[in-house]
Amino acid sequence: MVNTDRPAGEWIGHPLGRRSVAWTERDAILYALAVGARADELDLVFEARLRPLPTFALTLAQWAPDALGALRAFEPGLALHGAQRLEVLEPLPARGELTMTAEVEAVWDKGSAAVFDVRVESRCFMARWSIFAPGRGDFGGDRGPAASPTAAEGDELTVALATFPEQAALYRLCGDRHAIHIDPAAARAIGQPRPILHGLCTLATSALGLARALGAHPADLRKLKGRFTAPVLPGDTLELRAKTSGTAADFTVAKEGHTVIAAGHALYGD
Ligand SMILES: C/C=C/C(=O)SCCNC(=O)CCNC(=O)[C@H](O)C(C)(C)COP(=O)(O)OP(=O)(O)OC[C@H]1O[C@@H](n2cnc3c(N)ncnc32)[C@H](O)[C@@H]1OP(=O)(O)O
Repeated sequence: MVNTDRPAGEWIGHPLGRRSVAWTERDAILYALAVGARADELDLVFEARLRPLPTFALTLAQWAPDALGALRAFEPGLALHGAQRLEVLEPLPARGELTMTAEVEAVWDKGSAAVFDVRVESRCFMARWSIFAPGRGDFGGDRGPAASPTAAEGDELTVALATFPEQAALYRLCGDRHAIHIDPAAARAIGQPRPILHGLCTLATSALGLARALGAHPADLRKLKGRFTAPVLPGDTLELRAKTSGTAADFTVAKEGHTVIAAGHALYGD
């Protein structure tokens, strides 16, 4: 049951604590395979050369939005991942341990829903989850900034992105075990025909495909953001359209002509 004694707006500024999470090469390689790395991308899948994908950090930080759900700020079984931002400060080592702190940065009142922004900080990255929580709006709060425009006209790059049927079953082993990604009954409860792909898996698959198309190293990702506008099912074929400038790109991702990621942006450096 949701913590109805506490209106959604009262979670603003709520500290979610500090946590240290450790990982090994095996975790980083499993993650890379789950987001579509190929066996010949040795920097991503071979421990002797390993450069963890920066988006792997988001699995290390998944405890933070989960902690807010565990506090019943919203109903975890109904909430959807609405949007994500990642800023890389330092590369992740192939194995290590990272201490992170997290708080509820903002809560937006969307009427029928609330959007909870959870911010996670560490020496290697800053990340922000926006969790769309149906039934938690109408608390008299601010609606928040309007959605940023999607990629400008004049697409320069189109990339086909293949997802695969077992992808959500594999990705969940990397740290996000919400039932909607594996249990048909849980997926039906949110109106989906079968378990859906994790938004972060779709976003990371997009960042990997985009890096390949730009000729950038995927481990050189510096910034990434995107807004999840419709669910993706494992096995869907997606199309990424980007307007690029050097190693920066504004992008959208679509499934059969319907946008599934809007307002995407990625920047790769070295
Ligand atoms: C634990 C889960 C983990 C996961 O990985 S879940 C899988 C990944 N996520 C998804 O598949 C979600 C896909 N997105 C959707 O299905 C829909 O998209 C939503 C259900 C999230 C929202 O759709 P709708 O209910 O039709 O809302 P609206 O009428 O489009 O917008 C109502 C207000 O909510 C804001 N909003 C809509 N989508 C998002 C979003 N994705 N992130 C943040 N805010 C959002 C809008 O802007 C607007 O507010 P304004 O009127 O003030 O503009």
